[in-house]
Amino acid sequence: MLTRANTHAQDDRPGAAGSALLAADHVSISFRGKPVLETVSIAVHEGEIVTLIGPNGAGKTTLARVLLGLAAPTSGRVVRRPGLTVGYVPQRFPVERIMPLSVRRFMHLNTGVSKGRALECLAETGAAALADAQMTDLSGGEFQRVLLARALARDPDLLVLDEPARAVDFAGAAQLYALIAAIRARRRCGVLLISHDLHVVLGASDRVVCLNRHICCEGVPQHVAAHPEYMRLFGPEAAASLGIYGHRHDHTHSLSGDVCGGGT
Ligand SMILES: Nc1ncnc2c1ncn2[C@@H]1O[C@H](COP(=O)(O)OP(=O)(O)OP(=O)(O)O)[C@@H](O)[C@H]1O
Repeated sequence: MLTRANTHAQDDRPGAAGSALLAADHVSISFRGKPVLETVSIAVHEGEIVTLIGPNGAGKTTLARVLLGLAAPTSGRVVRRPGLTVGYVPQRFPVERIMPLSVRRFMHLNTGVSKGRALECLAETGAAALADAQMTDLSGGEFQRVLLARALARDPDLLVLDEPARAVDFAGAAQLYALIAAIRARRRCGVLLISHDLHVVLGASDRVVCLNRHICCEGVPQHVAAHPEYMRLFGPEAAASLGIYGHRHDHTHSLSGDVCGGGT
């Protein structure tokens, strides 16, 4: 059954904030008076891949930044497990084009990671052969694998990956998500993914949260893919490759996220 995520803080099921690595509890944030997130609750647990989807400007990156403590919510709170180590790969990672910077050096830059550990993590993401390449020469997919290796070098309990398959073709995206799933299986870390690659990513996720300023729907991928709000946001073809699941929802809203009436 689909649930509204803002019931999480009160319930005691596995999705609840209490047992989470990291959780937002009724978080809202506005920028210059414009609401970007409204009473959003979300939790990520050990060993699960949670994927955040939603249209451009829905507040996905903002939610990740609030969860990571990089932006302060206007109201609500963020709860993190004590001692939690997070590996974060932001959506944009500018590399200075003028200064030469090898992958090997990039792995050590501000991380304190040993040479051996850096190479191990590059090997884990299939990027060992790139150690001596220049960062500016990498393809989109290679760049993402190096960023992932750098995040893994912290030995994180939780990976937060903001559009890791950006600038990667369809086959490359599928490989990247398979790699993320393999890393999760091996390390048992939690993963919070932000993605627009609906077809590929839904299949690779344990739980999908559809955000459009507030949480529209969430659940296992097949449930979300058949949700009226999901179809409204992404079109029925986005759900076509996944199982169809019928249920009712308590409201509808415009593409800007405003609640505008009774549900289906
Ligand atoms: N620091 C900020 N100051 C002002 N507005 C901001 C700030 N950060 C984000 N916003 C605004 O908040 C809204 C949500 O942005 P956000 O980047 O979280 O969306 P998103 O869902 O990640 O979008 P996309 O899919 O395009 O990456 C946007 O309208 C954006 O302009």
